[in-house]
Amino acid sequence: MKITLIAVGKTSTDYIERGIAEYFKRCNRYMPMELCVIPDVKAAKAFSEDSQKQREGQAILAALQPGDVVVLLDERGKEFTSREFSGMIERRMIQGLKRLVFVIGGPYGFSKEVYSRADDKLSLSRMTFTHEMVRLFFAEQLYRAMTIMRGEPYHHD
Ligand SMILES: C[S@@+](CC[C@H](N)C(=O)[O-])C[C@H]1O[C@@H](n2cnc3c(N)ncnc32)[C@H](O)[C@@H]1O
Repeated sequence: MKITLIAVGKTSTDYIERGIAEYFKRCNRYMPMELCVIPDVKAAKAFSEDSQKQREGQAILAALQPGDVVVLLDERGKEFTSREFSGMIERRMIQGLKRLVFVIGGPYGFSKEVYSRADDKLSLSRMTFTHEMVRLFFAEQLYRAMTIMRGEPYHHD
């Protein structure tokens, strides 16, 4: 199984960029990983929030393949412990899924078409983080999930 993370907009903060690269490198030792960045909407100020979400949504949907299981990162989604999250990934692997896709939205979240395509919604907290922060937190949680699956001494509870 491959894990793909789709994220809207570039990361402009150096320490976040380096953090994501580090955790993706670590995760790649366990499972093939892919980061797919959807470019920001050009001249975004010229568009309404809804129109921006629509444009970003079209690009997200175009990056998906038939058969992908799609999980949106969303503060209104389900909350998991790190062990539960690890179990969720492991179950998908055992099912023989080809691609498990997580998606981080843009500044205004997701269009309704993206919500309709999604199989699940995952919350890291009920608080709202920047899309950049979410990438880093989530990359660390993926690494943690993989070490839990392997019984390695990274996670303690
Ligand atoms: C600045 S937030 C957008 C918030 C927007 N109000 C909304 O309704 O989604 C940008 C993206 O970061 C992700 N995000 C922010 N906080 C999150 C959280 N607590 N859990 C999961 N994802 C989160 C979501 O993918 C969101 O679309």
